[in-house]
Amino acid sequence: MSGKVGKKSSKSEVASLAAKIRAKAVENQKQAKKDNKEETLSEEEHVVEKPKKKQDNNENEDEEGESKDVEAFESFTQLNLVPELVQACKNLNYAKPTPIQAKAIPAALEGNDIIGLAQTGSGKTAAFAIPILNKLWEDQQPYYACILSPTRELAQQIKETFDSLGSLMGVRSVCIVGGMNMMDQARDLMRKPHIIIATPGRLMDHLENTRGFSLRKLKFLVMDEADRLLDMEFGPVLDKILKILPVQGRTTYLFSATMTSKIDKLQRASLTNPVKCAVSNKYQTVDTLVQTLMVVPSGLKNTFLIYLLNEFIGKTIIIFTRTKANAERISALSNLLEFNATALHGDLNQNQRTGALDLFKAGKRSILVATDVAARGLDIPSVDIVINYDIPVDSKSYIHRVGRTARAGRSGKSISLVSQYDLELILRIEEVLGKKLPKENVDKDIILSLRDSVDKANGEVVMEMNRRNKEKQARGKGRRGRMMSKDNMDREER
Ligand SMILES: Nc1ncnc2c1ncn2[C@@H]1O[C@H](COP(=O)(O)OP(=O)(O)OP(=O)(O)O)[C@@H](O)[C@H]1O
Repeated sequence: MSGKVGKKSSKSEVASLAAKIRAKAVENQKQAKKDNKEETLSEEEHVVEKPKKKQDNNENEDEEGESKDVEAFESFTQLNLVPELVQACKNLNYAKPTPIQAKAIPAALEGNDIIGLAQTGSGKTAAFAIPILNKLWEDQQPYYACILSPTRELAQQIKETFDSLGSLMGVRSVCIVGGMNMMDQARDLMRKPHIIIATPGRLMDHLENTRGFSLRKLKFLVMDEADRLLDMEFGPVLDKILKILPVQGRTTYLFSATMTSKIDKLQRASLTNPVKCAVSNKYQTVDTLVQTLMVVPSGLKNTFLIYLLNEFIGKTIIIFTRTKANAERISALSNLLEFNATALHGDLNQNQRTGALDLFKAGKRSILVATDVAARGLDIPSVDIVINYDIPVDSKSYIHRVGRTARAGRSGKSISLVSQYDLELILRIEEVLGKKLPKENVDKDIILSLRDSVDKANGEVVMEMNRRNKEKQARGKGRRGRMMSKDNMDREER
């Protein structure tokens, strides 16, 4: 149908939709002021109950090494850290340790292996970085610690945390991830950094192929987002790495907001009498996050989404999709309707991925449309709202996605679009959360009035994407085989 619409006329219709949406935004704001009383009521409805503590069959086995009640520390000075680290925490405006830091750092300084479990945005990175840097100060050695991350962007972010915390200690770190030049990385490794932050596939590649590089003397191994790294998808490459690493003399930390308690999985990481430092249960979101859902006929998902973007003009938003194609399409649709979006997914090359994230972080794009490649770990304090355009198949993924907002004590909101096909998935998510998600109030008349224009714009976007894909396929024939190299050992998303 959209093929019959002349390009010129449909473009002007789209432009008029953008104008209509802006006008509606102003109208909505006026209406919101008028409805102040009603809003207060509906906010009350949204107040999230504290989740019930989930029963976990394997919990007893973990409890053996559970750390005692968390001691209250009023400053980092009380943790007996080297002054350079205390000063670095001050420089970062960390006034006092967060609960996971207060629990994990003392246990780590005693030399224990650690299993750290705390909600998204609760400072887990510093909880493992601080004890490593503190020990490194006494015992400076190359290839001292290796931190594994499931995604490239998270690896880069962890490196930045190590660099800031170690800024007064002359710490040298390197980020070894797929999609970047192997030779450059080999050269960086030859400079004998203290800390290596890596995605598993690329690390394995260097362990096998870079002469002079070995982790035989490694003192610390950290698996950030450990449950993800211990998943099937990373299994083979992770097992290969673990076989090469020393067990004697190595301390191991596993951290996540959704830690597995399956003992066989944890055993693969060769932990020795680990202390479990848990400040949340297995599937806990933060209290400052308001979570809602919208029941949406699947054919109207785009229209509901555009309605929401209109409602939240001026806010910083991450939209999660299940597929790379959807991320690309939603980003293009949003831009066509003059919302300011960029896409992040695994079909982009690394420069494009870094570019997209940088634009979003710098506030030059207010909407990031991403697959689960952005679900875990990314710390972008400005994010106000997370929208699940597609409901994640995995409940853990839900916890991580919505955890991209409401970080470090800030407030945030998440909205999940639930179609008739997603009912089972959302019930499962509600079950692990231990609560029902309240429904978002919507103005159905506005949504229906937007429908035709949004569908038309979407038709244009789909046509354009099909055209580009055909071009790409024609260009890429023969090249594909070469592209399927070891880079793809880092399977970052479904
Ligand atoms: N002691 C502290 N005081 C104040 N802010 C802190 C402190 N420690 C860490 N932060 C900040 O809190 C934010 C979240 O930290 P971090 O990214 O380590 O969370 P996380 O628990 O690893 O989250 P996720 O599970 O999503 O990966 C960061 O911006 C970090 O700088």
